Amino acid sequence: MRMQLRDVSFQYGRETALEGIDLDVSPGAFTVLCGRTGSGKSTLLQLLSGLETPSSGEVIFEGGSCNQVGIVFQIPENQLFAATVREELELGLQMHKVPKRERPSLIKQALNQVGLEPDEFLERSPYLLSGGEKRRVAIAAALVLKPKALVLDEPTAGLDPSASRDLLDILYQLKRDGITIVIATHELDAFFPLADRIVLLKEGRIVYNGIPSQLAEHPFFMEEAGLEFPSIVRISYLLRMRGKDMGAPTTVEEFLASLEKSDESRMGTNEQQVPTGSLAVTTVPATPVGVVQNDSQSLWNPHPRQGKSLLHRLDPRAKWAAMVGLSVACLQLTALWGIATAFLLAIALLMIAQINWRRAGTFLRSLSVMYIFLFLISAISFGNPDLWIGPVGISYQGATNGAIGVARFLLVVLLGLVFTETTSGAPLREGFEWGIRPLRKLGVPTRDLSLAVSVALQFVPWILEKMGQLHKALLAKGNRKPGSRKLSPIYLPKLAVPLLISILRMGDDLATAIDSRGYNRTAERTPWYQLRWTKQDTAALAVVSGVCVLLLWWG
Ligand SMILES: Nc1ncnc2c1ncn2[C@@H]1O[C@H](COP(=O)(O)OP(=O)(O)OP(=O)(O)O)[C@@H](O)[C@H]1O
Repeated sequence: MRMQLRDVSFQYGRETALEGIDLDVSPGAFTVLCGRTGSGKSTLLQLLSGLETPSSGEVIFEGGSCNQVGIVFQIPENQLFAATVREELELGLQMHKVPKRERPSLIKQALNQVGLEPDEFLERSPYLLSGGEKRRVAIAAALVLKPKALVLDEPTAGLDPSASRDLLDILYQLKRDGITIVIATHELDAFFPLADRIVLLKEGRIVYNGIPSQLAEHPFFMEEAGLEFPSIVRISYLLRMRGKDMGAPTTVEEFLASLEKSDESRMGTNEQQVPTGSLAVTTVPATPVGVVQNDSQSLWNPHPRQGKSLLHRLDPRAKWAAMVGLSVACLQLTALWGIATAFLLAIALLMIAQINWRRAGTFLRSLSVMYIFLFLISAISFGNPDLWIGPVGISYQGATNGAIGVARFLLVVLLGLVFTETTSGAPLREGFEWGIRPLRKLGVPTRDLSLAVSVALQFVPWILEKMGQLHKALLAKGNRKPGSRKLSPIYLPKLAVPLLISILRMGDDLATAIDSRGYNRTAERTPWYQLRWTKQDTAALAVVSGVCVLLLWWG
């Protein structure tokens, strides 16, 4: 299947992730997308699989549709949903309404393609497999739907060399089976010999798009993209500088052949000096692991308040006070106009904080059960109902109170979102600890409390992100229209188990990290973040206080 991107740009809210991308992925080709972190690789893969649609430009699927593009995400845990490998692979088939009788053979075939013995793996839990095996199950879950193209995000990240090599073999075999493959990776070294085409991205733009041998001849494109040269390229270039013309080999075999050829033809020629240019610099050994560089910024940054919006820059104490004040005011609202004003205010805050609407929407949707519960608890009345719906009595006054309760709850949630999205961990904890410090005299463990609150609040954006990733992974298994985010409600419960596992794992990692740092509840500590109150904070708090008074007075 041929996939084309024509002058494609993509934005997350105001942030441009890709700009002016023209790319032609030929049928059966093995394309490697490479670039530094944040260069836009994952976004490009999501456009190729129809999980996102471009902000401008177009994505064309020739000889198929986005439903025939399988996607394998970066973290295997974010795309495993079922209790057994068999159920995991069956989920996609079920979502595509493949008849039950055809499923077992398709599942076995897909497992064989990734080198997993069906009899051994079918009934095992995907969560209890090794990293390499999980990765293979994720690939098998995409292959079971017989895709024409497969896009994979960092498929070898975190694997040991042997698991990584096995995975490369599987991918190469898939290419030989005629599947179009696009891989996003930082590991150019591993994929260089396999690639038919290499695309280098830098800050959302393509800086190179061509065959590997051309890139080997002009390796400075990699430098331009901020990437390390693959070892083959680096060694052959340095040898060339020393008078051994190696050509531009892209595999070890080509390299050895060039070496032998150059040894024969070089007899009698003088060696040249090694240049002092950038490639020579690559021969300097990297900083040994474990040595901390003398980078004062990374060790000590007393006022890291250069956030992207005004709200990011405010002192956390001002934000805590503002959030508490506004939340109390919102919880007192009863008048329609007061509630409407508070919503306008919350929207303005979301805009100032530059929070992505989609992100805010996902978060609000995740609490739907709470809104319904809150509403029903007020609306249902068995004493003196105005209306009976079957056996359930509804009171009009109760329903109005319920709607007001839901609106107040929504407002508080929005304020919390603005607060956590604009305040990172250390400022948040320092601000809170400062506020509750007087309670220390009463024996309250303020330090533990502030750490607990800061961790709990930071879980909110993290959980949002996880939910977004899981939602996309589940969407990718089903029939999808480009950019559509609609997932049948019957599949939504599938998100619960992987989400819970991720949360437990995160909690466990956090506890280990706290332990390993020798957290001592009684010892005084040196704060990394220094609180500093400025005129801006006073002004912001004055405005918020005014708004709170107005809301309390008239709302
Ligand atoms: N959900 C999102 N909301 C807002 N910005 C995002 C989101 N996802 C990515 N971005 C931004 O878009 C840009 C491109 O991100 P992308 O994940 O595509 O890069 P990448 O090259 O795949 O990075 P990595 O190698 O770290 O996965 C980055 O600046 C990133 O911060």
